[in-house]
Amino acid sequence: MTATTKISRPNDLSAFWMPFTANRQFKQTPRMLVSADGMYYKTDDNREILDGTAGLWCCNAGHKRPKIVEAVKAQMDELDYAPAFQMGHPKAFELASRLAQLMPGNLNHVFYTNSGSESVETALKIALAYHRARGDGQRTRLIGRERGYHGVNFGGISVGGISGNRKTFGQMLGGVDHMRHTYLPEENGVTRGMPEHGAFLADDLERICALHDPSTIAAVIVEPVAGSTGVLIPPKGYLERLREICTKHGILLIFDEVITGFGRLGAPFAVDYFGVQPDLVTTAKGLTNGTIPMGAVFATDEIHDAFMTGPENMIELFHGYTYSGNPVACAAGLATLETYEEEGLYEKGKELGQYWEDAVHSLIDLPRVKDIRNLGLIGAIELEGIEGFPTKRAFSAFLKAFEKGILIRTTGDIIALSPPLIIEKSHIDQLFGTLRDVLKEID
Ligand SMILES: Cc1ncc(COP(=O)(O)O)c(CNc2cccc(C(=O)O)c2)c1O
Repeated sequence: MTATTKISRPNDLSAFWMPFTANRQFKQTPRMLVSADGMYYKTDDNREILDGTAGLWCCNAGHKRPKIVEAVKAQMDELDYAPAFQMGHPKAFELASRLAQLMPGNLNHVFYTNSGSESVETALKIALAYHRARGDGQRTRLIGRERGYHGVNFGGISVGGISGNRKTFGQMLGGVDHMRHTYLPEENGVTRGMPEHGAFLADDLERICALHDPSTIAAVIVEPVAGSTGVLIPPKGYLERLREICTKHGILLIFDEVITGFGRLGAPFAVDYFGVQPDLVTTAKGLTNGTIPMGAVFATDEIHDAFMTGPENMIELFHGYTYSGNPVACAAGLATLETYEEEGLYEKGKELGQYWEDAVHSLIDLPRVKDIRNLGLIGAIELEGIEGFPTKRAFSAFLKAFEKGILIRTTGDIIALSPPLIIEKSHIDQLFGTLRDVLKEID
């Protein structure tokens, strides 16, 4: 393909209804990625694009990683599909054991799903069923947080707190309340790492308990670091306070680690990074390095064992998916964990964290940069919006960035960055050097 080749297929593009996309804008000027290797994508007109977002926060080991490629190919040749209902295959158990060993504390049981959204639904259902199994079936209320993102299924958008993801779909799950989000720009603006102020916001949970009585509340779900809403970093002491209140009232604490899981913060999980032990953890994305759709919910011994009662021929939990524990996904997961471990990728967020932080905050002098936030290998640059045209400025930055050879994410008027953990200082320089040019050029 020559450098000038461009494939535009107005007819070919019509059938695919693209997710979370301005379809008409895309199909007028398609942005096609046709290959990837390491830190870079390649476009259909032969341009290299630096991946500043690890795909969608998921390709933590970068692209075309040999161990993963080989494992998937070999698995397809051996056992492509096997049911996990009443049947098993070895890799599903091997991966679950590896995951349980990796996760701190007593989160020793893994329920497979196919996405983060399904992991969230699974965790919410397990939470409700757990209380019922213990004779506490009146605990049906679920607590989320403003600006929370927990996927797009009805449970996830009900506990989620992003109005754009909710307003279109009518009635949500009943019995859901929300705590306030943790963003306090006046106190914490342009913070490096974790904000000093805001732990008190966890006391919203006490107020919700006072309103409904703790005996009606099943679980609280939070992203340890809120990603999709534009990167909100938990204030110091906030997660610890949530844990205390949940423990006090017998409420399950769910960490939604679909983004923070598998090295994003410079530790295998946010559980390690913050040293706070939840009762359930949802994961996906980095679990298979974004290659094969897969999610996993971690549950404590106590939760798991609460179901293991009654006649042994009876199904203990009436929940699961056709592809739960899919053999090819398990093979990808095992190879992914090996890659993370062999290359020390869990620690990269710590090793490069300061260099990354300095690079993110180097943009603070630019016009229209309103706030900057970072933790581990996550960064967010919040822009002043254009009056009457929310998201427009960030979207134009996204388009200009793609033109200049870098891939960024935007949500609202916030630029979110979450590169593969294989990133090196030279890539960080390229990413932020280009982003500086972009922000200077856009209106
Ligand atoms: C915390 C969290 N929980 C659940 C999901 C849903 O996962 P699935 O998409 O696999 O169903 C997510 C996904 N998060 C996500 C997905 C796609 C884009 C972006 C973005 O911030 O641009 C974020 C997430 O970040």
